[in-house]
Amino acid sequence: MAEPAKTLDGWYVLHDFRKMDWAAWKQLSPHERESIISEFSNMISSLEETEGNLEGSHGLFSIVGQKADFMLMLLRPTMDELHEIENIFNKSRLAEFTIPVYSYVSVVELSNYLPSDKDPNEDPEIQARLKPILPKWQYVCFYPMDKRRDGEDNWYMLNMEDRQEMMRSHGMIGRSYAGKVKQIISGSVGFDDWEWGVTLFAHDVLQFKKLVYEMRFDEVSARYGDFGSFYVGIRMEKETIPSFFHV
Ligand code: VOV
Repeated sequence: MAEPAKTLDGWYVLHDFRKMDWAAWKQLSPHERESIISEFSNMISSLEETEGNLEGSHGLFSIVGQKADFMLMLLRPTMDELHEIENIFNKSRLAEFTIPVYSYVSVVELSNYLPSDKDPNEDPEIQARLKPILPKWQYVCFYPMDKRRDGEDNWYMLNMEDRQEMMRSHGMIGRSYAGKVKQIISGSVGFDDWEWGVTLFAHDVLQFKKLVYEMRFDEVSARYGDFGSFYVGIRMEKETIPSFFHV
């Protein structure tokens, strides 16, 4: 048997994608809409408070294209807390005007493919990567992926050294995008339909295409990567919530 990579696991993650039922939303009086938006803004304020205390993080994004209208990305120390917030939102009045279209459950993950002599429990940099406060960058890109298990191309039957070598090359491409793209890799084996969620952040949306395209030629992606649907979105500040929902 090939040796499994050891993983460090951090905060749990929920990506929650919703469409708006704009037709029903338009039926409401401006006063009703205003009060619903204010309930939703208060919910976001409470998430901001948690983030301020470094007890979790979140991001709200409007999604481009027909797959969804907006996405709330939530990170918490336990899956129970994620689920609690999910339920609070589902019972809110805004949720009555949303249609759930996709969700993804995972946990922030770091693996031991690249050598490190640091004690992960003590090292502040590793801790910050396991419990990330989401960057307030303008664009987000999310997609799920697997490592292939198909005949000769089976990632899970490769020995550790070969996998390490490929991950080293992967890391080098990634590092060349420092300052342009930030990644959060979250593991979802046993939690959701794919093996990892990939969440990327950028100031310039085109950098997603450049990075993902470049990685397609790298062996670990070219030979062993299988990908789900891609979602791309634009960051929403609390202040822009009313204009997003304005009809
Ligand atoms: C922004 C750039 C960037 C950077 C710097 C980066 C670096 C690294 C390093 C150093 C490591 C290994 C150690 C660890 O930290 O786990 C990883 C790990 C991983 N990556 Fe990555 N990755 C990036 C970006 C990046 C992208 C764009 C993708 C999607 C691939 C594509 O083709 O679309 C990806 C995937 C992954 C995955 C699925 C894993 C886990 C693999 C496993 O088998 O366990 N990743 N990644």
